[in-house]
Amino acid sequence: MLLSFDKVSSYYGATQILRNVSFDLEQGQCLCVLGRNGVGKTTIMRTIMGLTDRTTGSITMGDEAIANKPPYQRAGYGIGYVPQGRGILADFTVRENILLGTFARKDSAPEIPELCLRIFPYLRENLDRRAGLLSGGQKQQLAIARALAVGPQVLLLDEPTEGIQPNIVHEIGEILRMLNKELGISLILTEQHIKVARKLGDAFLMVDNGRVVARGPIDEMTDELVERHMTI
Ligand SMILES: Nc1ncnc2c1ncn2[C@@H]1O[C@H](COP(=O)(O)OP(=O)(O)OP(=O)(O)O)[C@@H](O)[C@H]1O
Repeated sequence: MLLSFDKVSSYYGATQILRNVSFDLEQGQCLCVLGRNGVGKTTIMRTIMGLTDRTTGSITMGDEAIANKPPYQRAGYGIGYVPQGRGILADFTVRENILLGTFARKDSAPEIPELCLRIFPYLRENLDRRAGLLSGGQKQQLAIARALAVGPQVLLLDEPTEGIQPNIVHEIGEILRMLNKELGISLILTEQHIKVARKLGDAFLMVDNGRVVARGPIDEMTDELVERHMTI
């Protein structure tokens, strides 16, 4: 197993957000985390990275228990994070934003990995451009490139298609599929577009009110489940 949660609870201050969440991510798998707004999907991602105030339960990456590791060490275990809203530094160049990802590497190679530029030709051609000038879709490419610069075994992507033009949603989906199916990088994806989830996902985790309410292979995610836990 690549990444596992065993009875994980997570808190902001005294407020409990995640309640006894357990799941396993297999090597090479794409796991889609689904649910309505505010149920705790982002908190699952932030808990993996150590960005909530307190967690209980166990989180393992490979053979390592990481629940007590500080956030800055977790990327070093092979976890790349594309946060909701992307977290691009607008006043930094494309090159500088990608290089930020390399700082988390255990080998701390201060070079942009070839892969990041190969899959995003626009970034290769605009390395010295100020990141704030990029479009939404280009910023999302940059956020994915920065996460890939970590050299991850697993990529966490929080709503990667949010706020992106419909024609680019497909493009981002194709890139994620390539990273997953061709390069074997495991993915944990939160997604509002159920179509994207069905296309990319191998397995799903349905979250409601901080708990896992359904799980299974993606083809067991019925319309009835989606209706019950995702429509308002
Ligand atoms: N920093 C914080 N401090 C306190 N409460 C928070 C914090 N961040 C989120 N919450 C609360 O935690 C709950 C879960 O939020 P979370 O962002 O994980 O949900 P989500 O499923 O990702 O929703 P969305 O799709 O809207 O991002 C919400 O009730 C939210 O108000």
